[in-house]
Amino acid sequence: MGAAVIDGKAFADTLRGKVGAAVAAFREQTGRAPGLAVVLVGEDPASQVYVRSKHKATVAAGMESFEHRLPATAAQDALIALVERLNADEAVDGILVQLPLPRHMDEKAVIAAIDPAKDVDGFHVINSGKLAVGEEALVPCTPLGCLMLLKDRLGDLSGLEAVVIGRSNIVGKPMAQLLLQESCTVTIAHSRTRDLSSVVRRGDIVVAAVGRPEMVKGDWLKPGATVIDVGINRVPGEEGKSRLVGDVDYAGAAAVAGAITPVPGGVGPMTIAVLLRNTLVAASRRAGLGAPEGL
Ligand SMILES: Nc1nc(=O)c2c([nH]1)NC[C@@H]1CN(c3ccc(C(=O)N[C@@H](CCC(=O)O)C(=O)O)cc3)C=[N+]21
Ligand SMILES: [Mg+2]
Repeated sequence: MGAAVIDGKAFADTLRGKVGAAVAAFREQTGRAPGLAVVLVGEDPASQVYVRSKHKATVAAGMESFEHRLPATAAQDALIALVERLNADEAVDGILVQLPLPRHMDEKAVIAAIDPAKDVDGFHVINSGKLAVGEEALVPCTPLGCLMLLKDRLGDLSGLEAVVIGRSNIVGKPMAQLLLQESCTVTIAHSRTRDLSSVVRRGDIVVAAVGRPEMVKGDWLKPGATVIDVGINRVPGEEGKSRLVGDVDYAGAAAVAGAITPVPGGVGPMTIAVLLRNTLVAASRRAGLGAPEGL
């Protein structure tokens, strides 16, 4: 086990502290708290846990948290009407509609209804377009959190080979855009990639976001590579309990990599910390204060 462990939990705690201080300054300047609205449709137990931890983190950072719940049977029009009310609500700076949505809803149509200035997930096409052309955007939380960990670990990323495994709009594609902006040579690999292990072995940086438990093996890696594991897979553990594993075979990878994020305690906590950061950024821009410094 030669690899350094990248402590995402500790980094996220520090970031949350910085956001909290910036929130206090925002409140001084504007006389109000930044507000985050989270919308949960249905009763998926995992989603309920995430929404609860987002609520707690939002309040702990000194922001206002507005929770809205709709039944799984709600009509898409009712959800879009709620989003439009939140768009018009001056107390709401950020809107997050928890995904996945029930099957009868069109996620694209719902995301398109969110005011891009309040789109703290960075999922609206206006924000993905701005990211792609290098304009100031709200950037998806998970890939931005991964980039923060990489820059903290490696400093300047310029010229490094980065392999992103996974091409989702939520992680893989925005991750590739961010790494390209840092002047990495970026490869996006996915389920149809031929000879995936040889592609992965090019990576000085490997970001795994495939959603397949422990798929990336240690002997796929270039020795010394920095490995960011975005996967959060619940698999059967001992005594009928479940345990969380990433998309990377941790023990195998840790023997070869230079540094690696654990699961849990790696990327997951960063996602929530960056959500708070994005909410503060959205609030500052909406209040005409410009971007907060050092975040
Ligand atoms: N519109 C939307 N935005 C999201 O950002 C979004 C979403 N929908 N749907 C679900 C996924 C998942 N997600 C996580 C956030 C934090 C952890 C996290 O904090 N994980 C901890 C603990 C996990 C545990 O113990 O269950 C860890 O990895 O250490 C994980 C996953 C945000 N998501
Ligand atoms: Mg994929």
